[in-house]
Amino acid sequence: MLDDDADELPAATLCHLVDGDDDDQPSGEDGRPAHDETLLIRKKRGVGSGQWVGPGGKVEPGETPRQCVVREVREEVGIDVLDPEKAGVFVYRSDDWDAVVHVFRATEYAGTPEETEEADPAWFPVDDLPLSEMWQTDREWLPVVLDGGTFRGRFVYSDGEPADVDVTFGVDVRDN
Ligand SMILES: COc1nc(N)nc2c1ncn2[C@H]1C[C@H](O)[C@@H](COP(=O)(O)OP(=O)(O)OP(=O)(O)O)O1
Repeated sequence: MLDDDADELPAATLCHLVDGDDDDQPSGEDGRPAHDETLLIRKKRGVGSGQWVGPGGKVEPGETPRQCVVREVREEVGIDVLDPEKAGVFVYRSDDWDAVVHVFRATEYAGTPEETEEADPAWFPVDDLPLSEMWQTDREWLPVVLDGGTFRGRFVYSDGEPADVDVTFGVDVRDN
């Protein structure tokens, strides 16, 4: 499923945080969403800027994807993700950048998401995502990840549009 040279590609991460405190309070009154919402960012710069995406970024030398996703979420929205769990991995190929992207799901965090110079965060109901303002291929796998599933994929983009999409669900993605 992943390309033969996936291990040689630059690595990046995404975090999909799911929260819901089940106390029937409207979203925001206690600083936490009411039921099954996920944190997205309106990205201000970098790959995918202007779109709604999960927080994340490029893995730095000497860093594991899990260490990267914790650092990137802290840098982008000022919270500490406590339980990132690998939920997927995909190869992204485009006209100007190729990468292997490690996707994490998390449910525990400390702090309150805040706007930074990199990102503007907002909570969305998991069944009402802003899909028209997200990467087109997110609609293939994000609902599955938010529901606790796993996937492996290969997404080739040309001129900003998906040109070749291949996804497998229910795979073992445990590693780093
Ligand atoms: C289909 O392809 C993609 N889909 C989604 N949902 N996200 C993607 C895709 N390809 C790349 N990404 C994500 C993965 C990373 O979170 C970012 C790329 O990293 P970024 O440019 O944000 O890197 P930083 O280290 O944060 O930024 P600087 O380079 O500005 O330091 O895109």
